Amino acid sequence: MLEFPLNLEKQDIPPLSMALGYFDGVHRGHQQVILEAKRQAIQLGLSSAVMTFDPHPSVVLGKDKRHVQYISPLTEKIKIIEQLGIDYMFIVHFTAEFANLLPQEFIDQYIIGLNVKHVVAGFDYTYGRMGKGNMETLPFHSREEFTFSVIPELTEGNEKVSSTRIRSLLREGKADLLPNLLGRYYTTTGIVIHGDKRGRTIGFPTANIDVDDEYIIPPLGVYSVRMKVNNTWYQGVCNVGYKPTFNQNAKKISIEVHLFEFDQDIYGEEVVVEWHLYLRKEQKFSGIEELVRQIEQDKQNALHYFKENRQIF
Ligand SMILES: Cc1cc2nc3c(=O)[nH]c(=O)nc-3n(C[C@H](O)[C@H](O)[C@H](O)COP(=O)(O)O)c2cc1C
Ligand SMILES: Nc1ncnc2c1ncn2[C@@H]1O[C@H](COP(=O)(O)OP(=O)(O)OP(=O)(O)O)[C@@H](O)[C@H]1O
Repeated sequence: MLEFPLNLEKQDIPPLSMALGYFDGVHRGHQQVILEAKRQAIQLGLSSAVMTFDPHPSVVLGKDKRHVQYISPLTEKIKIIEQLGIDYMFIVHFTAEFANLLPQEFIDQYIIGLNVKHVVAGFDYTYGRMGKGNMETLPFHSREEFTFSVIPELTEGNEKVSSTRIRSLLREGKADLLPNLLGRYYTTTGIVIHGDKRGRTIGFPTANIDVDDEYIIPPLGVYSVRMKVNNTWYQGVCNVGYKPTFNQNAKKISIEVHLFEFDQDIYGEEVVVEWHLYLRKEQKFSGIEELVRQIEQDKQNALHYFKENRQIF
C-alpha cells in the first residue's frame, strides 16, 4: 500500500474508488464501508483507497482536552486497512485550517482533486466546516465528477456499531463483548520490558509490556488474554495495575502477562496482547502466599474460559 504526499498532481494519481471516515478501530461498520470501496474499484476498473485523518478531530476542535486514546492508533489502523487489501491510503493531517474548509472546498481539493471517481461512506458521514456536508448534499457538491454509494447503518442489539460505543465498553473492561462490534478481539501492541524480576521467584514469571499510551488500556484488573510472540499465539493471564501487595506508591500502571506453557527470553520483543475476559479486580494481599494462591485460581479460570471457547481458537 502506498501513501501519497498531498502535494500531488491529479495526473499522478490513478482513478480511485475511495472510502471516507476516521475509522478508529476499523470495526464491522467501517469494514463494510472499506470493502464496498474495494468492490466498486474492481467493478468500475479503479484503484481502491481509504482517506482518513490524524489526529482525531476532537484534538483540534477542542471537545476533548484529555490526551486522546484510540482503539487503533494510526500505525495499527494502517495495518488493519492494509490487510483488507486496499491499494492506497491518504492520511490527511487534521488541522484547524482543514476543519475550516467549506464542504465544497473539501470535495474540490480532496476528492475531485485526488482523481476520485467513486466515493463510499456511511449513512452519517459528514464533511466540511461544522460537518455541514453530508450524504444528502454530496450529489450537489460532486459536480457530477464522481459517483457514490452510501452504506446503511450497521446495528448490533438495536444500536449503531460505532467507535464511541467500543471505546466506552473498553473503558468498562467489557473486552468479551467487543468481537460482535469490532469483528475481532481488542489488541494492543507493545514491547517487553524489564520488571522487578519478582514473578519468577513466586512461580509466575511475567512479561511486562510497555504499551504505547495512545492505546486505550482496559481498566485495572486481571484478564484472560492471548499474546502473540514471534507469530505464535499463547494463552495466559494479564494483570493491569500497581501491584499493591508490593508497591505502596506506584505511579505508573504496569501491564504484565503470565503465559501458560511458555519459557523464552523475550525482552525487547514486540508482542500483541489480545484482551478476552475481565476476571477480577486487582487486590492488595496480606502476603505472597495469598497472592500466589489467587494467581493460580486466575490461571484455572482462564484455562476454563479458553476451553469453553475452544471453537474460536
Ligand atoms: C494473573 C496475575 C494477577 C495478579 N494480581 C495481583 C493482585 O491482585 N495484586 C497485586 O498486588 N499484584 C498482582 N499481580 C502482580 C504480581 O504481584 C506480580 O506479577 C509480581 O509481583 C511480579 O512482578 P514483576 O514482574 O515486576 O517482578 C498479579 C500478576 C498476575 C500475573
Ligand atoms: N455502524 C455503521 N454502519 C454503517 N456505516 C458506518 C457505521 N459506523 C461508521 N460508519 C461509516 O464509516 C465511516 C467512518 O465512520 P467514523 O470514523 O465516524 O466511525 P463511527 O464509528 O461512526 O465513529 P463515532 O463513534 O466517533 O461516531 C463513515 O463513513 C461512517 O458513516
